[in-house]
Amino acid sequence: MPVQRSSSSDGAYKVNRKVRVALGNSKGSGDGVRTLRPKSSIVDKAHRKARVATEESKGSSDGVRTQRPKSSNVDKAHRKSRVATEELKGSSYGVRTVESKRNGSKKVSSIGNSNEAVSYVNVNEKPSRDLKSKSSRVQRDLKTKSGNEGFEAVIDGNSGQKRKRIYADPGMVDDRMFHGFDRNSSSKSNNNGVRLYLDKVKKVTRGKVRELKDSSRNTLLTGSNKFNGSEFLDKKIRRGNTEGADKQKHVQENGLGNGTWKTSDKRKTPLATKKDLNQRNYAVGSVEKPRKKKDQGKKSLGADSDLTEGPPPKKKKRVIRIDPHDVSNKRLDDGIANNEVDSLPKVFFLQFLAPPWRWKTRSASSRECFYMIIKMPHILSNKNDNLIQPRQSNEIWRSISIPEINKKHDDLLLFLLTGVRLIILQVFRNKLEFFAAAKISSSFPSPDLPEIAFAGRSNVGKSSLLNALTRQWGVVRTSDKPGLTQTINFFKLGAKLSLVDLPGYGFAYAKEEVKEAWEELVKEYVTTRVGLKRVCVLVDTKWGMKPRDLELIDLMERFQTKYQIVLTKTDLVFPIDVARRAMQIEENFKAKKSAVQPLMMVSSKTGAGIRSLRTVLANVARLVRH
Ligand SMILES: Nc1nc2c(ncn2[C@@H]2O[C@H](COP(=O)(O)OP(=O)(O)OP(=O)(O)O)[C@@H](O)[C@H]2O)c(=O)[nH]1
Ligand SMILES: [Mg+2]
Repeated sequence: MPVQRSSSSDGAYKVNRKVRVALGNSKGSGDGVRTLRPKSSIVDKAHRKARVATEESKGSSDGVRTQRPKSSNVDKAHRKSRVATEELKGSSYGVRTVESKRNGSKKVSSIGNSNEAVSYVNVNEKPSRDLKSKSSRVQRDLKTKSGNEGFEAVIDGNSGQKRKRIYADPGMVDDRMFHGFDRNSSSKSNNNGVRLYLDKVKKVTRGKVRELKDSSRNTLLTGSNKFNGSEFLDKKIRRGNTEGADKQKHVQENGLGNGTWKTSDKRKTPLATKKDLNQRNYAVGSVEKPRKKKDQGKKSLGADSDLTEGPPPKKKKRVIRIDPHDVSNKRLDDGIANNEVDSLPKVFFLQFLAPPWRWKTRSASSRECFYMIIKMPHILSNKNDNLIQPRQSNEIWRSISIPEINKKHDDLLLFLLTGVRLIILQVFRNKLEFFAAAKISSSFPSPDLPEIAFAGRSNVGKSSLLNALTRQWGVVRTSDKPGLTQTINFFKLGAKLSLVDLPGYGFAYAKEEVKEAWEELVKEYVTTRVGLKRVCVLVDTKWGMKPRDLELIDLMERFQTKYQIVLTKTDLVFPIDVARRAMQIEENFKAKKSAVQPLMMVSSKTGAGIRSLRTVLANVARLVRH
């Protein structure tokens, strides 16, 4: 009696095929099913493994004895299945294919209950048209399993008649299979192949299963109809040992012969409903080629829009790009973005003006690390601290080995430096206050605070730079008319630092003798002032260094006053020209002892380079000992 496949489903059909193979039924036997190996796929591999597992479980006494193919070569498998089919047309039942190379032929054995007929078929021969067509039909049948329709016309490979195939819900089958099947159970004997199969099927269908409504899933899984995976396994293995009528009976009892699970009406109902078909379509469709957006939109307007709506659209990640140049002049945040907090050490932070019990431990920011790093003796010995930029601090931090940092004395150092760092960062947040102006050296205020002076030609942008650094526009007067600043003006930044705005030299709208007096005053200041820590020599990027600039620099070299060259108004020049100018000046000042590297490039108008300059100057303040 040929076994019907009319109601076979995706999952159920796969299982049927597998079970049929396990039973060793042959087409010609009248009670079995032709076993053809489908195209190589995950499921097919799993089938093979399942067969091997089954064979191992019952020994090689009778029933199925399918040798595992040496490779997953598809052609090989096809040839084998064709040979087996041809040979077994006239045999009773049971298939045993054994690969053996003898003059390019394969040994195919069909086994009955006890008799064994062996014949050799030349596999190099092209298969007959009939066989080819049958094979392709079966393959086509397999291919159509992922179609969206709930049913389709199928030409039966055996009878050649048209039949209607209804696909069962693959999710349902999988759910049944997985429920109660303990994947981690210790009873590994004989289960490996099947477990692998289940795993693989589950992998494929996991997405689909999830999408099924809970209600329908519960219907499938609850009550006495609940499928027990281990039970399935036991039956499958036992079936291998069952013979003849027992086998057939077993198949019929379990509903495997007609491609369905033996279930109660209650369980069949959800499969038959329209809703379930929709569900199934959705589930099957979800693993197929994704529909076009347009189609999805159309579908969502339909009756079953609740089932077709996909996952919520992914939010676009906002990418914040940090400009390499400082354009954050108006930003109060002094720290740079800290994306790698985890890689940074936890540091005890001393919070000023807070009682000790409020002092906290937290991860240091990269900027904080920067200050810790540049203070470490072993770093300072190798590098000029001004060469380390805060943005480099993370890299440097990572290059230092952790034990190195975790040394007790280093911890203490970090602790102390962190406190110092807080003072530094707050320096440029302090209110800029004018406190003294001097036309002659005797009028200079007492050098209580460390000083940073800004020198340069008239109209180069000294006063503007002071405003930009402190973000306090208007405190220092500026003008587009050269010669506005005519006295040495002293400004306090809190009680920590003093910034000094010097009168310009060179061309200015002033009398020659007045200009000479300014120049003399400036020279006196840079050579004699106690507490002067650095002189920023401002140079217009467009015009470059002038003889008077060099004159002042020579003087400072002689008196060993530390100075740093700052290119201003970089926004007015093409970047390439800024770079060229910077290189040119740096080359000339390499050999100078009092010159502090690197050369800074700023624009008070756009804020470019202001932050870097702030850091450098804050560092100057940190080095000061009171
Ligand atoms: N485009 C541009 N203009 C700037 C920049 N810095 C200053 N200026 C302009 O240059 C002119 C002179 O600026 P000041 O800051 O007064 O120059 P100074 O060096 O103090 O000049 P004196 O006090 O006369 O010595 C002003 O008009 C500023 O607006 C800058 O970075 N870019
Ligand atoms: Mg000025």
